[in-house]
Amino acid sequence: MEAPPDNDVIWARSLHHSHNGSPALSGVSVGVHDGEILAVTGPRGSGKTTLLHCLSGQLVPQQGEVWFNSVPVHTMGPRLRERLRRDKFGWIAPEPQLVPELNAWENVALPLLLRGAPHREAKKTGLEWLERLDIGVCAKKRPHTLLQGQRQRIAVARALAASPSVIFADEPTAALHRADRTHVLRTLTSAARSHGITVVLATHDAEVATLADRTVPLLDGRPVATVALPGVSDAEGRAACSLSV
Ligand SMILES: Nc1ncnc2c1ncn2[C@@H]1O[C@H](COP(=O)(O)OP(=O)(O)OP(=O)(O)O)[C@@H](O)[C@H]1O
Repeated sequence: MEAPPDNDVIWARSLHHSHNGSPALSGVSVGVHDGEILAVTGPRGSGKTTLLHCLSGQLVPQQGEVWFNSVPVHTMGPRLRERLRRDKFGWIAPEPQLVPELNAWENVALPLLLRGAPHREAKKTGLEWLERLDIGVCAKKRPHTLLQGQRQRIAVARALAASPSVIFADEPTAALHRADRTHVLRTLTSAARSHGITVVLATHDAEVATLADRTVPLLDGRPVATVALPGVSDAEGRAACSLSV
């Protein structure tokens, strides 16, 4: 087995996966550097979600390798992968997946509580992140009383609050209005940068991908090419997203 490069927090080699015989990934290799924001782009059905599921250990690829910080994920059993996801990864889905019985701060604090953080500390962190995402006033409200944009901000706050190594965001703003979309994305990327969190962001929206450091375009489950952002230096890209979160 070839060892992954030291500076890649996530490294995957030659991933192949089919859903019920229909190929979704056909030989995708990708490395994600520590602290990087990587956009996985492509039209609907190009394999973005399947790739994120494989990289985050939700799905074991039928062929190929996935490594996290030089530890093989593809050979882990379900329990170890579940623990890895709980302790090291955050996940933001296209639709906010919140616990309906819990209020906003409880939803945000949930990953911390599951890791055994003291209740008081988890609540403080949850409330702080809701404030940063401009939804502090919603802290005690249940998800069904909130707007879609507010619910998605809670999902973003939940992913960030746990200080994961990597956040996987699958079309995180697909269900939002334009104004909400920009705010949520800029908050996610700037908070990730300032907290050193690596982000793997799946999107079919070229505008969303401009917030990333690098893009991996997929087409029919295959990588097309890897490109750096044209004309935007690393410093400029980071400065463009510098919100105080
Ligand atoms: N659970 C599943 N069962 C059967 N086929 C699936 C399943 N999930 C994905 N596929 C198929 O695998 C291919 C890749 O899908 P995937 O969702 O990974 O792509 P995507 O780029 O994320 O698309 P989208 O933007 O529509 O979510 C598509 O042809 C899709 O129809």
